[in-house]
Amino acid sequence: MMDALSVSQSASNRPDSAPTAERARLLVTAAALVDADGRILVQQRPEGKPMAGLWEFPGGKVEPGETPEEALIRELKEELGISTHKSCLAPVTFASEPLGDRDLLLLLYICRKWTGVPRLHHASPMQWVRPAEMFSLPMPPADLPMIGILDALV
Ligand SMILES: Nc1nc2c([nH]c(=O)n2[C@H]2C[C@H](O)[C@@H](COP(=O)(O)OP(=O)(O)OP(=O)(O)O)O2)c(=O)[nH]1
Repeated sequence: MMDALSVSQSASNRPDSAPTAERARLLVTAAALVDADGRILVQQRPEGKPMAGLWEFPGGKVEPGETPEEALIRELKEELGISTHKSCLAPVTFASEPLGDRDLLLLLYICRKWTGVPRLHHASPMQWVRPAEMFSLPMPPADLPMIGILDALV
């Protein structure tokens, strides 16, 4: 027989129970550019932006109509002036994190082959670091679970 507890549990598990408020998803692609010494490029988020001062992987938002790889190739060109190709982008991991009123889904690729010398178009600092050094760098919360994976892979 159903007691009060079972009734309230089954009500809350009902597929037609009231939906929670819908949150927009923010799809972002980023690259771990790996140099010949196994170091990875990180750049500092500029003043005036959310999370200013934190170190992040180059990349950015996927615009409507773009594939994640197209967006990443575009961002690498715009931000760093380097060119790469889809065949040089190896998907490695992803991260999911609430970001303000949105849910960030961050797709991370490893890229070992590009043409050009990475130079940031805006004046923010960048540096090449070993994955293990990232554990002591201030990085966005979404990036933190990805460091151990890079440490194991690179
Ligand atoms: N590129 C990049 N973005 C990251 C990382 N980690 C992380 O949480 N993000 C977040 C920060 C931003 O909210 C979003 C990236 O969007 P974006 O770079 O296109 O946008 P933004 O906030 O810098 O500025 P804007 O272009 O809207 O002016 O993803 C990361 O490692 N690399």
